[in-house]
Amino acid sequence: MTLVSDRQTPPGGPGAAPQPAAAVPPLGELPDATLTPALVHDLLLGLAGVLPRGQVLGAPLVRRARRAGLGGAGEVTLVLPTAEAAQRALASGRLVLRDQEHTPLALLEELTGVAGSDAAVTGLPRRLRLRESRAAAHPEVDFDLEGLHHRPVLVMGRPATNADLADLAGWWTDGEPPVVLVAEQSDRHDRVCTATLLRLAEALVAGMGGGADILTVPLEGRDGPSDAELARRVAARLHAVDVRMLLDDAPAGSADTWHRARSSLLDGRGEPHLDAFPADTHELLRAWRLPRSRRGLVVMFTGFSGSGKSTLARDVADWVATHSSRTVSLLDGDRVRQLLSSGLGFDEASRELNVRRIGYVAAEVARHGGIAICSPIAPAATVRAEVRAMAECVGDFLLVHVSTPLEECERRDLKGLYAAARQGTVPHFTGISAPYDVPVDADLRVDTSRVERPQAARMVLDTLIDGGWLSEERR
Ligand SMILES: Nc1ncnc2c1ncn2[C@@H]1O[C@H](COP(=O)(O)OS(=O)(=O)O)[C@@H](OP(=O)(O)O)[C@H]1O
Ligand SMILES: Nc1ncnc2c1ncn2[C@@H]1O[C@H](COP(=O)(O)OP(=O)(O)O)[C@@H](O)[C@H]1O
Repeated sequence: MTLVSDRQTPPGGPGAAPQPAAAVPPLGELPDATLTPALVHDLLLGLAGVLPRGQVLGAPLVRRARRAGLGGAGEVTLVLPTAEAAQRALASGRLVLRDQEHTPLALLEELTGVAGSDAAVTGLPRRLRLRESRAAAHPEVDFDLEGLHHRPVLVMGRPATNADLADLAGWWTDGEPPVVLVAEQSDRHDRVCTATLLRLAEALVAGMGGGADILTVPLEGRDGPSDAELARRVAARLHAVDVRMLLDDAPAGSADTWHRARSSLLDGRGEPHLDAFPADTHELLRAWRLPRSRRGLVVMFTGFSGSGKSTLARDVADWVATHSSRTVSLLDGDRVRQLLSSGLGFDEASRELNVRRIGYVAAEVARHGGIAICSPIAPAATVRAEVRAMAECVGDFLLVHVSTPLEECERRDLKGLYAAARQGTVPHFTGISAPYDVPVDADLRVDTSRVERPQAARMVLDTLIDGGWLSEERR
């Protein structure tokens, strides 16, 4: 990969003449840190001069680092996962900051440790740029405000209503063409995805006669300044001659109109309320959240070993495959453990990874409009919530708690594992020697010690039919 770099703060201070960029050492040989999407946003905004230069990435350290006078003169302070990671970085003097897809974003140089913390380092950031633009896949990597100054700016964090367009009509016509800043959306199910927002921005610009530059800005997914405040800072950085914002909460009237439309789209039953939106955007908005009958769905059965998860999952998947036109993928527990998660054990970290992997694959199925059915024990509420969030970004999620009591599961003891767990020969056994968080967010509970197998499957299918994910015709 060919890289060029530019130093953000000239050596000798902000006023000094810029020095030629030093050669970038082979990045693969340097220690690195992977930033969460929120920290990537912070870093890029900092490098673009939108956030104050002194940046402290990693919330727990912010106050202590500020008190210690860190975070000035263009430094970036970062908390690493372990003290060993910090030691490695300090020994090398450099640290590559990467996004979650491993793309190098910046190099921290002249590293020093942070007093009072054995895991934090501070250094001067040097932005790394991919020579070949990957803008389509990684718009945020190319976030750059060069050449866009002294223009009107429109910030777009939600779809424009007809009223918004009427307000913008006069504003658009004279002088320099505007810069449209599309807010890069974090993974929240009620936020329109960035790809859709970009297409909405293109439609809006085309409707106004074209000519505007469209740029994504990483506003979201961070603590601290609100979207509006960050957008104002970006606009100030651009010396914008005028700023208009279409945000989730502004202007109030149109924002309310959007909230109503969004609720109807998310609900997915009946016609969405799109009358107040330009006709040429209806299709895009409908595609953002398809009606439930065509929308992807992840059904997760959770419960103790032997509670009946796999049996129910199979029964439901068979019925859907034979009685409806929807595609269904059963992520069978044994197959998952043999293939997707082969080699993983039953300690807490392995289970988390196992359930996360299942959730990821299931969400991919849902992204493409399918129904994914999975049945891991999934003992941790936090990880189940992660899977819910992943699924709800692209479709819907239904959690079925197979709430068969532990005593009944142990009585069934299909594989002899409970007996072995009681004897201590199988460690970390859920319900015996490992925890299970009883779901408080279950969409349905089925206790198979009280409900016969056909009725148990029926309860789930009725939920799918009543919820609109399956058509009723063939009940
Ligand atoms: N220590 C321990 N605890 C719980 N379960 C154990 C353990 N060791 C092996 N098994 C067998 O593995 C099955 C559970 O795997 P999962 O992938 O569903 O578990 S988890 O979601 O990762 O917690 C589970 O199968 P099911 O009975 O189908 O649930 C068990 O048979
Ligand atoms: N109403 C019911 N629904 C599902 N399984 C039931 C029911 N009643 C008894 N069982 C039995 O309980 C066992 C559950 O096993 P399984 O589905 O593999 O559970 P899990 O996947 O939760 O470990 C099976 O032997 C199944 O026949």
